Order: sequence, then structure tokens, then C-alpha cells
Amino acid sequence: MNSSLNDHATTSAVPEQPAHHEPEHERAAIAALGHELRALVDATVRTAASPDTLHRVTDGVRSLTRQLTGRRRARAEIPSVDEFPGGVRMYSPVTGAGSPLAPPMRVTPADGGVAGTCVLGKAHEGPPGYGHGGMSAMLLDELMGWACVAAGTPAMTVSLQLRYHRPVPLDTPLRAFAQVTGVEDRRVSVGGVITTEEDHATVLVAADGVFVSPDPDRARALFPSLPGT
Ligand SMILES: CCCCCCCCCC(=O)SCCNC(=O)CCNC(=O)[C@H](O)C(C)(C)COP(=O)(O)OP(=O)(O)OC[C@H]1O[C@@H](n2cnc3c(N)ncnc32)[C@H](O)[C@@H]1OP(=O)(O)O
Repeated sequence: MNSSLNDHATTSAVPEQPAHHEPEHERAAIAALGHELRALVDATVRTAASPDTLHRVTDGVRSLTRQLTGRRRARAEIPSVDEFPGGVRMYSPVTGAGSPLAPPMRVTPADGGVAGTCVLGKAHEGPPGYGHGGMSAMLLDELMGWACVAAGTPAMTVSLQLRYHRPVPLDTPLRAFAQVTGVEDRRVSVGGVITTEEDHATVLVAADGVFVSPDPDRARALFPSLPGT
């Protein structure tokens, strides 16, 4: 599960006949393209190439984009390769192996909560050499959503408070951690932090969030393609 409840789906093209492929085969292809696109994004924001080179690359990228033809996913359509809520989200802007925007963060269970590891690059920069504050918020929001799922209470963010103690370094292995701290009816309280992998004791960013499990009618309206809604 993750926080990719946005409109990126409307611009993602899918293979013309995805049903003919095994999910793992499809996921591998999606991840391979995502990997190359992230490399392209990284090269794009780091390059000092000449305008001529940039124009030539622009033409090449435009012709590549034209190859992603076929049926396009509808706005609220859940990809067949995904497991929502609570599993693989191939195009999540935080965890998605197929997303050119994602670091991507790898999520695993950890003592009483969930841990997320990733490296932010130049494309995620805020202050020179450090991560954008919005990226930290996005990483934590996502991971705190995963903590809700891990606690058996899938829920959406209704409030997120961030405290930025130290800048988050780019090109450095990071570790985020999130855990549910309380559940009251449909309201779930969640805490989260970001540290470096090297130094778990120094908190760079801390967050407190309130998440709410939508009532069944609201869930059906929000996620019409979710099985069981
Ligand atoms: C289903 C799982 C989906 C998982 C997706 C991954 C999520 C990852 C994290 C995200 O990024 S989510 C995206 C950003 N969040 C949103 O877009 C949520 C926008 N908000 C909503 O759509 C609705 O508020 C929501 C569906 C979450 C809840 O609507 P409901 O109509 O089901 O609940 P309602 O508004 O009645 O509120 C339920 C309880 O929460 C309380 N509440 C609402 N907002 C609150 C708030 N800000 N702080 C504290 N409590 C709050 C509210 O008072 C009430 O308390 P009581 O039950 O005691 O009356």
C-alpha cells in the first residue's frame, strides 16, 4: 500500500494486452523501464550538456514517449499488477519500481512498525545538497500509511505534522521508520522519523499523523475498482 492516490494514472500508458502476461513478467518489465527512466531523470538534473545536445536528447525522448501507445489506465483504475491496499504499487511515487519519480523506497517490517530505506538524488533536492522538505513529508506519509496497513487498519492521512530537525543529505542511504501509536474507532495515530542508515539515533525529520479508515460507503465511492468495495 502507499499514498499514490493521485492522477498519475491518467498519464501512464500500459501494454495493449496486459492480461496475456504473468504479473511477475509484467512487473519486471515495468521495473526495468522505471529504472532507466530514473537514470534519465538523474542524468537530466545533473547534466551540463550543451543546448544542442539537450535538443537532440529531447527529440529522442519525444520519439520514445510515442512508443508507449495502447490503452491508457483510467483515473481511478488499479493496475492489474498492483495489490491495493497493502501490497505492491508499481507506480507509487514513493515505493513504485515503475515510477520515474520514486527514489524508490523499500519497505520492510521492523520492530513494532515498518522501515523504509532509500537514497534521495538530485531530482529530490531542496536546499543545495539536501532533500526537499516535501520529499521528506511524502516518504513519511507513505510509510505511515504502510504502518496503518501493518497494524491491520488501512487508512488515509487526515493530518500530518512535520518537524525538520536537520537537513536530509542527498546520495546517502536513508532509513525511515513508522509505527502506529494508537487506534480509536476509525482514527489511527502514527509516528514516523527519518534518519540516515549509518546513524539511527540522530533524527533528521519527525512526523506525527492522524489517519482515518474510510467508512465502507466512502471507500466504495473513493475506490470503485477495489475488489470487495
Ligand atoms: C483505505 C486505505 C487507503 C490507503 C491509501 C494509502 C494512504 C497513504 C497516505 C495518503 O497519502 S492518503 C492521501 C491524502 N489523504 C486524503 O486524501 C484523505 C482526504 N480525506 C478524506 O477523504 C476523508 O476525510 C476520509 C475518507 C479519510 C474519511 O472520511 P469519512 O467520511 O470516512 O470519515 P469522517 O470524515 O466521518 O471522519 C472519521 C473520524 O475521523 C475524525 N477526523 C477527521 N479528520 C480529522 C483530523 N484532521 N484530525 C483528527 N480527527 C479527524 C472525524 O472527526 C471522525 O471522528 P468521529 O468518528 O469521532 O466523529
